[in-house]
Order: sequence, then C-alpha cells, then structure tokens
Amino acid sequence: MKLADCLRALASFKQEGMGNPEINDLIIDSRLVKPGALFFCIKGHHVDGHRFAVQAEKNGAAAIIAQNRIDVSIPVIYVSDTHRALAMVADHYYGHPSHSLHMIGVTGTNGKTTITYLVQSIQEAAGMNTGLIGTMGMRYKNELIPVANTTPEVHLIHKNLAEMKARGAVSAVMETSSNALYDGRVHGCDFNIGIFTNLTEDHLDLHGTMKDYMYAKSLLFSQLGNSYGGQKKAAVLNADDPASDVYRHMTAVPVISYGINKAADFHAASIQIKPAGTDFILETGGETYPVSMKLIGKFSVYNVLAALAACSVRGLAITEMIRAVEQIKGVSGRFEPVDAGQNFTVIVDYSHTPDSLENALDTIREFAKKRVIAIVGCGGDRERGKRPLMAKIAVDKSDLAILTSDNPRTEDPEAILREMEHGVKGRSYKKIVDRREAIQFAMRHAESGDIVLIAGKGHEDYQIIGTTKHHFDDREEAQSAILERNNIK
Ligand SMILES: CC(=O)N[C@H]1[C@@H](OP(=O)(O)OP(=O)(O)OC[C@H]2O[C@@H](n3ccc(=O)[nH]c3=O)[C@H](O)[C@@H]2O)O[C@H](CO)[C@@H](O)[C@@H]1O[C@H](C)C(=O)N[C@@H](C)C(=O)N[C@H](CCC(=O)O)C(=O)O
Ligand SMILES: Nc1ncnc2c1ncn2[C@@H]1O[C@H](COP(=O)(O)OP(=O)(O)OP(=O)(O)O)[C@@H](O)[C@H]1O
Ligand SMILES: N[C@H](CCC[C@H](N)C(=O)O)C(=O)O
Ligand SMILES: [Mg+2]
Repeated sequence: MKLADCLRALASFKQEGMGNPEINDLIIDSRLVKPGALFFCIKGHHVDGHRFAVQAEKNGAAAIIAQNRIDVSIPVIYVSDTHRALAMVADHYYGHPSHSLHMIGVTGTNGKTTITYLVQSIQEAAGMNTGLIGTMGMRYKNELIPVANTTPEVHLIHKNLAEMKARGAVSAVMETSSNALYDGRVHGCDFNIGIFTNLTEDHLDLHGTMKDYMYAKSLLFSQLGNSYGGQKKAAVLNADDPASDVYRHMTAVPVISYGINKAADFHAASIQIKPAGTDFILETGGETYPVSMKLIGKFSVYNVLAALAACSVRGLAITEMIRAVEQIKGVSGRFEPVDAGQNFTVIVDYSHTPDSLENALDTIREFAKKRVIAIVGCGGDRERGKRPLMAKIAVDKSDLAILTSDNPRTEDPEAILREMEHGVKGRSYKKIVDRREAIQFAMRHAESGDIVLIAGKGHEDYQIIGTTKHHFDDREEAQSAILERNNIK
C-alpha cells in the first residue's frame, strides 16, 4: 500500500518531506525495521520511541510517523498521537478485519483466558472457525503463536485478525487486559460482544486506584458502539459483581447478565463441586438444563455461564453448547492436576491475584480430606500491594503455606518475600526463596491424601530472573520431585 493510502486512515496530519513510497510493513521497534517499513515513534513507559527514528531510517524505513520533531531525511508524518495513528493506520492497512469477524472481547481481573478457551471450543463445536488471542498466545486451527502480552500491540492484533480471517475464521475471541484498553491496544477493533468477568485487586501499579482500574475496563463496553446494520452486539455482565452496575451504563448495546447469587439471564443453581468436576443446573429463558463438567470450582461455573451467554447471541443451541462444555478437559495451567502416581494430589494453578488464590484454596477445601499445602509467590515489577494479601490468604487458608519466588524479574526475590511476610507477622509458615526447592520440599513432605496447590505460574514454562527467561515449568518440577521422592524411598 502506498504511504498516501495509509494516511487516509488519519483525521489530521502534516507531512514533511516529499514522496509517496510503497509501505510493506508497520513497525514500532526500530530494531525490527526492514527496508520499506513505516516506523511509528511511540512514547513508551520506559523510553521515547522518537529516540530511535534515526536508527529506523538507517535500517531502511520508507517513512516515519512522529508526534515530536525528529531529524531524518525520509518523509515524516506529524500527528498529535502516534499510538492512535498506529491503530487507525493498522486497521485500514490490514483491511478492517474486525469489521467482518464476529469479535468477542473479554475483560476482568480473573478468568479471561479460561473464557476465551471456552468460547473458542463452544463456537468451533458449532462449526464457527474461531481465532483466539490471549495470555497463552494467538491460537487458530491448532497453531499457537507466542505473544509478549496478553493483549498484543494494536498493529499486531489487526495483522493477526486479518491472517485468521484469510484462513477462514468467522469469529475471534480476545482477552482485552485493562492495561491494553487504557493504552489503546484495541483501538479500531469493532467488537460485537464484551464480556466482563470480575473486578478485584491487581495492577494498581499501573492504574493507581481500584476506581481507575474499574474505568479502564469499562472502555471495552463503551467501545462496543451501537448495534447497527443487523449486527448482533451485547455486553455480557457478571450480575454478582458491583462493577457491572457501572458498565451497564457505559454501553449502548443490549445487556445479558450471568451469575449465581443474584437473578440473571444465565443463572446457575444447585452447584456441586467434586474432585473431578462440577455439576450445576443452568437456568435460562425459563428453562433448566443440567450441566456436568470436568472444570472445577464455583469460579469455573462463572466462566462457563459467561461463555454460554456470549455464544447464545449468535443463536447457538443451549443443549449443544452444554455438550461442548462437558467435553472440555480443562485449560492448561488452570487447576491442572499433576499425576506421577503419588498418593497425594498436586494442582498447578495460575492464581496470581488475592481473589484467584482465595478461590483456588476455597475450592480445594470443598473436597480436601487431609492437609492443604500451598506454594505461593508474587511476581516482581508488578503491583506490590497484593504481596502481603496473598501471603495472608495462603497462611489463612492452608495447613502449610510455603512462600517462595514467582517471576522476580528485576526485583530482589528476598525483598519481594519480605513484603509478602508483612501480611503474616507472627504466623507459622515456611519460606524457601528458590521455587524449585520449594516444590521439592512440598513433594517430600506431602502425606497420603494431602492436596498441594502450586499457585501463580500455571502454564508458564519459564521463570524470569532479572531480564532473563529460564526454562521452568511447575508441572515438570512437581513430576521430577515426585519421581525423586519415589526413588529415594
Ligand atoms: C508497561 C507496559 O505496559 N509496557 C508495554 C509497552 O512497552 P513500553 O511502553 O515499556 O515500551 P518502551 O520500552 O518504553 O519503548 C517505547 C517504544 O520504543 C521502541 N523502541 C525501544 C527500544 C529500541 O531500541 N527501539 C525502539 O524502537 C519500542 O518498540 C516502543 O515502541 O508497550 C509494549 C508494546 O505494546 C508492550 O509489550 C509492553 O508490555 C510489557 C512487556 C508488559 O510487561 N506489560 C504488562 C504490564 C501488560 O501490559 N500486561 C497485560 C496483562 C495483564 C493481565 O493479563 O492481567 C497485557 O496485556 O499483557
Ligand atoms: N471467574 C473467576 N473468578 C475468580 N478467579 C478465577 C476465575 N477464573 C479463573 N480464576 C482463577 O484465576 C486464575 C487465572 O485464570 P485465567 O488465566 O483464566 O485468568 P486471566 O484473567 O486470563 O489472567 P491474566 O490476567 O493473567 O491474563 C485461574 O488459575 C484461577 O485460579
Ligand atoms: N498477566 C499477569 C501475569 C502474572 C503472572 C505471574 N506469574 C507474575 O509473573 O506475576 C501480569 O503480567 O501481571
Ligand atoms: Mg489471561
């Protein structure tokens, strides 16, 4: 596409430097620029991308989009907001893929990844080819492309939606994190459905207050626009979470509610949690349907209700959707059992927030006959307020809490643990800084019938120490520690 054509997506701009070169890629990292790329200077959280304009030119950029003055000899297009320009140009450059895909966005503190997997499975079972974008990568037709962010940068979203569409997708389901919504990473995405899971403490390092965090999430619902041209649009809201009362007012499209405690369009009753699954009665449209699924816990019931409500908008039959849900074995790293023939239970779970940790431990209590052992850490370079809270929940709700490291990133692991320990002064717990040793300790000390929860890292197959990613997988670590224990015996 020619530069002038790319610029048709912008409301206002000023070009300096003559020329209308062919643009063959949209790039925001100067290190990735190849000849013919259009480079966008983005002011980041750490550095100002304008500093890399010269490097982008050296690497062959055909033109540059900037908001501050830069000194290069290729065409420069000045705009007031380069990030917004990136979103608008990318949407246009890739042919507005979100306009013709049935787009489902999922926001909320916990449950987003799980719901995207549920929606993809339900829709695919009904013959709707569905792409998925989220924490574990971009997944389409059993191919997984890893991503740096739960919600990738906006040009990558439009690019990948276009690729999914070209390969036959009719729908895409996407995690829209609060950071991404606030930073504009989904600008230009035309969503049909917005799903809200829940709002509990996390990411206050980025949003400051719970109120600002709540408003960041509301952007998904205001971005739904209006129902037009016969397109089916809806906001799917959790009736049991007070933030839904705010989001209801933020959207102009129909609202579908789901919940357990309050009356809702998709309501679950008679919930029975068992070690191998959960049963409940779905009440919707004046009918009742029994559901018997392999997913565990009350929180899983919420996720299923949200997915069913969202998929119902396209008119999928309830009984068929339930059949698809009942087939799902689980989502990688979410309440995932590790079985190496041991006589105790090991569960790896991605609970890395106070609320999800509490839910995971409460769920385990529902069927624990002996001790509950919890291995818990908190990520570095992330919100610090949740550290003492998570330590307290671990100690309050387990019989043996082992505090350890998660991804320390650039923080001192001992310092993170000291902040966690503020929440458990005078209480009894074990502290083992090295996560591998913590897992080995738990596997050695677990007795017949105990349940060990390894929380925080779920599907992650790495540990970030400093800025280096080392291979590390809680499931593998638990397996080998169990085998080692068996060999020693
Ligand atoms: C704090 C934060 O949100 N950072 C995101 C942000 O990066 P940044 O603002 O730090 O970028 P920067 O390093 O300041 O660089 C600014 C610009 O200069 C460019 N640059 C930089 C160096 C260079 O040599 N040349 C160059 O051109 C960069 O490519 C960039 O365009 O923009 C990047 C591109 O979109 C993101 O990958 C990055 O996410 C980082 C990896 C991150 O950890 N983000 C977390 C907080 C996050 O967003 N998490 C949510 C999940 C939350 C949840 O699921 O609960 C998510 O959606 O992933
Ligand atoms: N609806 C829910 N309510 C509360 N906790 C939940 C819910 N669903 C899942 N969880 C817990 O949160 C953990 C993470 O779940 P999931 O990965 O689906 O959430 P997420 O919102 O995608 O997280 P992230 O913000 O890291 O992308 C699970 O391992 C489980 O312990
Ligand atoms: N999406 C979350 C994941 C946290 C996972 C946990 N293992 C950690 O590293 O803190 C985040 O980026 O904050
Ligand atoms: Mg996720």
